[in-house]
Amino acid sequence: MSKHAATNTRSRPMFIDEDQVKQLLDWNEARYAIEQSFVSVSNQARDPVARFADQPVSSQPARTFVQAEGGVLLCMPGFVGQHRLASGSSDRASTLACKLITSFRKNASIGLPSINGEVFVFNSTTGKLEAIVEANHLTGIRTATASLVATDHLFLRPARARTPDGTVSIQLGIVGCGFQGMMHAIGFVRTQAALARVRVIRLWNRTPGRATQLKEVLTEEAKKTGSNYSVFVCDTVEDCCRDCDVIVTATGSSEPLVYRSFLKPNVHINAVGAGEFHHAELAQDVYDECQVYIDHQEGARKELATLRSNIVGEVGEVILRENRPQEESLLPKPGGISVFQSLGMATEDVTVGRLVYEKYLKAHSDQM
Ligand SMILES: NC(=O)C1=CN([C@@H]2O[C@H](COP(=O)(O)OP(=O)(O)OC[C@H]3O[C@@H](n4cnc5c(N)ncnc54)[C@H](OP(=O)(O)O)[C@@H]3O)[C@@H](O)[C@H]2O)C=CC1
Ligand SMILES: O=C(O)C1=NCCCC1
Repeated sequence: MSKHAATNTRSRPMFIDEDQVKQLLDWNEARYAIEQSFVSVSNQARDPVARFADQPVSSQPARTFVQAEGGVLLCMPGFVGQHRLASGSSDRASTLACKLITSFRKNASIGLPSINGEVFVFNSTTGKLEAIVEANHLTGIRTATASLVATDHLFLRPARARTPDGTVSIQLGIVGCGFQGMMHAIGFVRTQAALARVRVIRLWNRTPGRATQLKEVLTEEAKKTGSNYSVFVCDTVEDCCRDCDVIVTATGSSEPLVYRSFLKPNVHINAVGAGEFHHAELAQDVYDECQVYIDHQEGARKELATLRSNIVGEVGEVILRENRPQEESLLPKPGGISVFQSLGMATEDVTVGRLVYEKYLKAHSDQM
C-alpha cells in the first residue's frame, strides 16, 4: 500500500453506515474511482508486455451466486492494485475488498429495498478487515456511475469532439423507475457540467405511480441544481425511448422491453437490469444491429454466455486506447447503436468502497 493511503489502527473494523455513505460519496469522485476500476480490469487482461506500468491492475474471479428460497446471495471479491485515489493526485492505494449482496425481488411488497449489501475492506498488506461499508446507496451510485462512464467514453466524448463548442445536450430515457432507474437519472443530472446537458428526461415504469414519483424527485432535483430540463411520464416503452439519445434499462424483466423500431439510428443504451439472465431487456433485433461493450470479459463469459451479438470489448480497453494513436480505437461506429451491457463487477465496489473509507478516515482523523 502507498504511504499516502490511510489505515485503521484500531483493533475493530470501522462500520460506515448508509447515512455516512450518502454524506461522503460524491458523483464526480465516484466517476474517477469507477474509471480506475474499468481500466484496472482491462490493463490486467492485456498481454503482460502490453500492460501499462502507470495504470492500475486487478484480480477478480467471476462472482458466485447462492440461491435461497426468496432470492440470491452474490459474493463479489476483488483486488485493485496501485489505483489512484483522486483525479489529479499522485496518491495511490492497493485495495482488497469483498461485496456480499443479496437480491430478493419480493422485498418491495414489504417496503424493503430488493438489493441489500455490504462492502468489506481489508488491509491489502496484512489481510486484516479494516472497514465494513453499507452498500445499498454505494451500489446505486457505483452502478449508475459505471453507466455514466460508459456513456461518456463510448458516446458523449466523440459527440463533444464533433461540436464546435465541445458541448452536447441529450434526451434521456429511463425504462424502469426503481432504485437504479432513480439513481441513474440523478447521476446524469448531477454530472451535467462534466458530461452533457440534460434537456429532456422520459420515464416509463411497469407500475406507473413509481414513474410519477420519480418525476417529482427530478423536479425537486432541478430546483436544487438550477437545471432546466423537462420530465415526461410515458405510457409505453416505445414512447419513452422515442427521440432519446441515451437510454437506461433498469428492470427485473425477463422479457424484451426495448425493440429496434423504438430507437433513433444513433443511440447509446445502458442495459443494467438482470431478470432471469442479464440481457433480457433488449430485443434480439437490437442486439442484431448494435455494438456491445461490457465491463468484464470473464464475468461476461459466464453471465452473457447466451447473448448473440457483436461484443466489441471492455469499456476499460476503450479508455486505455484513448489518446494513444498507436493503438487501434475500439470506439463504436459513428451514427449507430451502442450498448453498455452492465453486469456490475467487484472492482467497482473495491475502488468506490475505498473512496468512502478514505473519506471517512479523513473526516474522523481527530478521533483516530
Ligand atoms: N448491473 C449492475 O451492476 C446492477 C444491476 N442491478 C439490476 O438492476 C435492476 C433494478 O434494480 P433495483 O432498481 O435495485 O430494483 P428495484 O426493486 O428498486 O426496481 C425494480 C424495477 O424493475 C421493474 N420490473 C420488475 N419486473 C419487471 C417486469 N417483468 N417488467 C417490467 N419492469 C419490471 C420494477 O417495476 P415495478 O415498480 O412495476 O415493480 C422496478 O421498476 C435489477 O434487475 C437488478 O438486478 C442492480 C444492481 C447492480
Ligand atoms: O453488481 C451488483 O452489485 C449486482 N448485480 C446484479 C444484481 C445484484 C447486484
